[in-house]
Amino acid sequence: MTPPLTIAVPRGALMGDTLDLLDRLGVDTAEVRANDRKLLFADIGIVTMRPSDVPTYVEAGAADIGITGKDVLTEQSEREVYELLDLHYGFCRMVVASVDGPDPAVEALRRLGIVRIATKYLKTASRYFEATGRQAEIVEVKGSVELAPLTGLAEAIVDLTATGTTMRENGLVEREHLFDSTARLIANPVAHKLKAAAIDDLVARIRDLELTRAG
Ligand SMILES: Nc1ncnc2c1ncn2[C@@H]1O[C@H](COP(=O)(O)OP(=O)(O)OP(=O)(O)O)[C@@H](O)[C@H]1O
Ligand SMILES: O=P(O)(O)OC[C@H]1O[C@H](OP(=O)(O)OP(=O)(O)O)[C@H](O)[C@@H]1O
Repeated sequence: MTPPLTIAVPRGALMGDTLDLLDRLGVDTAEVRANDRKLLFADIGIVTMRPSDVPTYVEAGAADIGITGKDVLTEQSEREVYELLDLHYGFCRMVVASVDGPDPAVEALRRLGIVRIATKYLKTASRYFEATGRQAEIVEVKGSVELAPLTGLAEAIVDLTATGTTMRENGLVEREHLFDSTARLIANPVAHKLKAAAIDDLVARIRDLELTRAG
C-alpha cells in the first residue's frame, strides 16, 4: 500500500530523534536505520536529506511534510511552507561568539566601523547586524565555523551552540543570543489542503504523544 504522506527526514543531528518520533507514530524505521547511504524509502514514505534541503523538497511538493530546525527555517524565510508544530527536540541556540577576553568584534567596530562575521547562516547574520545597526562583512564558511576567529578570518561568528563544548574547546565565548531553535514539522501548502485528513491526523497523534509524555 502507498503511504498516505511522503515525509522529508533530516540526516545528521536531528535524525535520531526524528526516527524515534516516527517509530512512536507506528512507522517502522528499521530499514532507514540499517541503510546509511540509501536515501529513498518509498514503502514507508520517507526521504532522507540534509536538514537545509528539507524546505526545498517540501516547498516543491517532492515531500508532503518534513522536519527541520527552526534555524534552517529562519535562514530560508522566503520558502513557502507551513510550519505546523514545534517538536521540542534538537534544542540549540543561535549566538554571536568571539574569542575570550576583550571582544575583538567590539574593537573592530570601534576602530574601523565594520566587523567581519563568519557564518553558515548568511541571511540570519546579515539581518541581525543590520537590525542592530552595525555594519558587518559576512564571510561564508561551510562548517567548523569556530575556526574563523582563531585564524583571523573574522572577528566573530554567528553559529549554533548546544552543549557549549565546541566553543569552549576553541576558547570562544557567547556574546549575544539571537534565538533558540528546535525541530519543526513543516508542510507543503497544497498537500496541506489536498491531504488535510492525513496531515491533521499526524499532527493530532504527535500532540497526543507529547501529552502522554508530559503526563
Ligand atoms: N549541537 C547541536 N545539538 C542539537 N541540534 C543541533 C546541533 N547542531 C545543529 N543542530 C540542529 O540540527 C540541524 C542539523 O545539524 P547538522 O550539523 O546535523 O547538519 P549539517 O550537516 O550542518 O546540515 P546542513 O548542511 O543542512 O546545514 C541544525 O540545523 C540544527 O537545527
Ligand atoms: O555546543 P555544541 O554541543 O558543541 O554544538 C555546537 C556545534 O554543533 C554544530 O556543529 P555541527 O555538528 O552541525 O557541524 P558543522 O561545523 O558542520 O556545522 C554547530 O555548528 C557547532 O559547531
